[in-house]
Amino acid sequence: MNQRTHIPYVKNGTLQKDPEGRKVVIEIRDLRKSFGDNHVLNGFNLRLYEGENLVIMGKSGSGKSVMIKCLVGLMQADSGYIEVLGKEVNTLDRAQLDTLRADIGFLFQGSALYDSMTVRENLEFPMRRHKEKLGAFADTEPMVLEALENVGLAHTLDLMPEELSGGMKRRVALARTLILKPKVILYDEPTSGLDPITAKEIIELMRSIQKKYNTSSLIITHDVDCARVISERMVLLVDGINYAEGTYAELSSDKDPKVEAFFKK
Ligand SMILES: Nc1ncnc2c1ncn2[C@@H]1O[C@H](COP(=O)(O)OP(=O)(O)OP(=O)(O)O)[C@@H](O)[C@H]1O
Repeated sequence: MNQRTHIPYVKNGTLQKDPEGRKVVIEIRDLRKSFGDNHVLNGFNLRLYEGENLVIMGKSGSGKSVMIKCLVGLMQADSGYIEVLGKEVNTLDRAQLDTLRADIGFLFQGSALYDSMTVRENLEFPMRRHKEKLGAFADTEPMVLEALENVGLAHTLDLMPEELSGGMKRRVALARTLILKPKVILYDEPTSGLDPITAKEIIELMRSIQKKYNTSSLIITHDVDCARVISERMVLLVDGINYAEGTYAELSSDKDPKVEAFFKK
């Protein structure tokens, strides 16, 4: 990954281009969304390239969740162009959106496991919902086990969520995301609420999954350490635009006060 040609550092809403011309898996152009006088997104641009780990940082209330909701068709933007895996999101009907979402893995803060189901049943749940993607399967166990092995938790197959630690629950939730073999994974604060050692384990897992499946990941985080370790590139969402984009090293040495504010401990 580090041998790739470097994508140039840009600022003030300009869109970065990959000199290697990698496939674009997500493209957002000039996204605008207001709630009355609250102008949240004011021409936000983003490109996520295939196999990339892209971190988005923004202060609380800066519009990260609004952007993600527009991206997956849960919220209608006022204007702008959104394309995910070659599909223009705003033109899709419900069934088409559902098919597209089967290729997008979500690991959200609130994506809790179902407490009344075993780990196995939790993982079978999305398989039943997206049968058309996975095709006919007589026995779910091999797929469930493969997903759990990816997160080092095959032995928890028949445990209940209450028998797992917080870090283990997060890993099972990641396995549940992986079971549909998503092309893109959206992570919302993947390390929040975890102690530093467990957070590091989750970050390592995210990296190994990205390598194994060449998934593209969009990672929303406030955790500067997580951003440093995992990001190939970062986008700072400030004033409703992609205010600055670059590597961790570039952004963390920028003297612009709005950029510097992110890296102050
Ligand atoms: N459905 C809604 N109706 C009205 N205002 C909304 C709605 N959803 C979001 N907002 C407003 O949009 C702004 C951005 O919210 P958003 O949840 O995207 O922030 P965020 O960057 O994800 O914050 P955090 O890091 O705290 O999760 C906030 O001012 C919020 O009040």
